[in-house]
Amino acid sequence: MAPSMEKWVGFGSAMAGFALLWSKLIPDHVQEEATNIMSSWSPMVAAYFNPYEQITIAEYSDDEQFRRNKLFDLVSAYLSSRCMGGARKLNAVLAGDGVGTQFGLDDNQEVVDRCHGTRVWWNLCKASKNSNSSTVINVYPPEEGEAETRHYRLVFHKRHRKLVQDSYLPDVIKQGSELIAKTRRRRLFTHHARGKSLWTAIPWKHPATFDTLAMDPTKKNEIMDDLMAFRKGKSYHSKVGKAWKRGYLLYGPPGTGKSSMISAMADFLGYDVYDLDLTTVTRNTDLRKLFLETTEQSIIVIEDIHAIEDDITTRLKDKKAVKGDKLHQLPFLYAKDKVTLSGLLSFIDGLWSACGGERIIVLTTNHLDQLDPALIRRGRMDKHVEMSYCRFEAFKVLANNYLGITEHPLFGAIQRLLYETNTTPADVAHSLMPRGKRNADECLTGLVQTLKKARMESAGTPPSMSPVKRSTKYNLRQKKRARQGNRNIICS
Ligand SMILES: Nc1ncnc2c1ncn2[C@@H]1O[C@H](COP(=O)(O)OP(=O)(O)OP(=O)(O)O)[C@@H](O)[C@H]1O
Ligand SMILES: [Mg+2]
Repeated sequence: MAPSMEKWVGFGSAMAGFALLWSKLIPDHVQEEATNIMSSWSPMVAAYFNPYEQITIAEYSDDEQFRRNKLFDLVSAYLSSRCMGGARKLNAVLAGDGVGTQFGLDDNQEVVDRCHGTRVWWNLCKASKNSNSSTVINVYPPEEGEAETRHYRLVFHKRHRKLVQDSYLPDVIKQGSELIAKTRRRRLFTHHARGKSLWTAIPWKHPATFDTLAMDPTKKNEIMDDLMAFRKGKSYHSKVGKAWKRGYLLYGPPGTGKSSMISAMADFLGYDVYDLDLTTVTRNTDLRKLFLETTEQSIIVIEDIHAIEDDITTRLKDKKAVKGDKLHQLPFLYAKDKVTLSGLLSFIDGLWSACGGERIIVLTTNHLDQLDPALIRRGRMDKHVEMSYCRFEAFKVLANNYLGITEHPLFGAIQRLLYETNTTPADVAHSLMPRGKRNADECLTGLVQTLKKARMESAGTPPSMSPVKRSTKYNLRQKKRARQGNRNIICS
């Protein structure tokens, strides 16, 4: 022990002597030059001797869109299931299923994982937006006012780099995706003008599913098969060179279940829903950003598309009243002279390729006959689904949903009356609600009375008329009312 101590003491005094001579004998400019050279070499020297490498996974992308990095979420899911045992500080949120607890790493915590027998280290780092730390590469916060950003740092021995890249990380991604899919809670996105993120999400809680949706069972099965084929169609779409998207047009009178159908579709596919209200989009670039910010596995909904087209036409007429310097404040629809809904849809078409895949766009309307044929052409709106008045098959679903019955002596009378009237599922559902202490008999008797009344009122409409013709007649009635000045009916 003693000889080695002496050796170090000797080395220390030799270094001190060298430093003294250096400062006395070597001119300042040479000293400065030497310091510069040494500091530029030091990272290289350190890297040469440092046996570890690292990969940084930032929470938000560094492009101008500030998009959330999906890999960050996959890693979070993976770590929450695999490596929480080694962490001393955790955070907890309600799990995606709304029942369990999901744990995650707290800031600046480190855990160890095993990769084919070797060790790797995960660290959740928090850094200031303006930090000069070399580990933070162009990461900016998603929301204004948020000063700090987070990233995962994966550290491993440099001889395992290939293993980490080719085997470990793909495995993390796979397991993370499976976990997210298992615990995923669907979300409803609505857009807003403030902040860098254009969409706000809330948990999606609509109770309508294909089981509760009252419609012709053959039609329902056809839609479910179509959706299933779409979901499995990744390789097919890339083979034929088509963007992986599908357009649905849902049309029919109010209260026939168009919005309920969207909810059923989202439930069936497990997709998020983006509710796009075009009347509040103020600029062309905003619309583009809105589309780019939608995620895969989502349904983008534009409800009451006829009202929007009507709105465009109306506002276009008002455009003449607008003076030059105010033009930029107007909705994007004014930004071009030739504004049509089909133009808008062409614009959206062009964006699909930039958006990646697995998105469904759904348009709904009460007035199919008012829509521009270009808007609803096949290829753009691939599937047209008519949501029609309530017939007996649909009624049976509602009776089961609301009263829990599959047969009743009044079913025969109701079946006849439903074919003789144009009653919407919403009206039937309303009659079947067991308000107060009403039992099934009373609800069905009430429905029979309502249907008889409706039959008397619609005596002018031939009962044999097909649902489509009835719908057209309904549309014509609505148009007439609109011409008389009651625009609210169309724009509702
Ligand atoms: N086909 C249906 N199956 C089950 N319930 C339905 C159906 N249609 C309507 N309903 C009931 O009526 C309510 C209104 O339906 P929904 O909002 O889906 O109609 P809509 O066609 O979207 O109407 P609008 O054109 O006015 O938007 C629903 O909450 C649901 O209770
Ligand atoms: Mg609706």
